[in-house]
Formats: sequence, structure tokens, C-alpha cells
Amino acid sequence: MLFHVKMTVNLPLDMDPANAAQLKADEKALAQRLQREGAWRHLWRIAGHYANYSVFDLPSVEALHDTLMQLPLFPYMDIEIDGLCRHPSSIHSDDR
Ligand SMILES: O=C(O)C[C@H]1C=CC(=O)O1
Repeated sequence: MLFHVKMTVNLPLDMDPANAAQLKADEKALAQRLQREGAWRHLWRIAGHYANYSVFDLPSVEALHDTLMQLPLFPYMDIEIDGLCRHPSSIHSDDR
């Protein structure tokens, strides 16, 4: 199943910079592992915002929920999710 996910990060302004840097490094490591595994298909910065548009490929809504909850920055994110399905006018036969 494909999911379009918008993540907006809101780190507290008074967060210890070393703590913030560690969270971002841990987040990057997990994000890159999930991309290599094929679960995190797309990761795009939204220009001008500390936010991203992502596409996840996971077997269920529960798997998406569990994956998002593992993200180190999850406690500081606002997350919006839309489920995706094939558009009848799409010229692509697979889900890419
Ligand atoms: O920077 C972000 O958009 C938040 C998050 C998503 C991947 C990552 O490395 O950090």
C-alpha cells in the first residue's frame, strides 16, 4: 500500500542543540535505512519549511503507524496522511 505523508517538524526553540543534533542524526540514519529497504519510497523537502512530503510503501495502515512512531523526531512532528491508489488515467501499470 502506498501512503502520501506530510511531516512537519516543530522542535522546541529551547531544546538543547546537542539533543536536537542527535535526534536529527538518528532520524537520518533510520530514514536512510527505510529508503534502502524500499519502505520509504520518496522523501522531498518542502521548500522553505522544516517539513517533507514522503511516499511510504508498507503492507498496512498499522505498519505505517508503527513505522512513523519509531521515528526519533515523531514526538515533534505534525503528520498528515493520505492513502494512494492507482488513478484510472495513469499510464503506469505498476505502482511507481
Ligand atoms: O527533515 C525532515 O523532514 C524530518 C525527517 C524526515 C527524514 C529525516 O531525516 O528527517
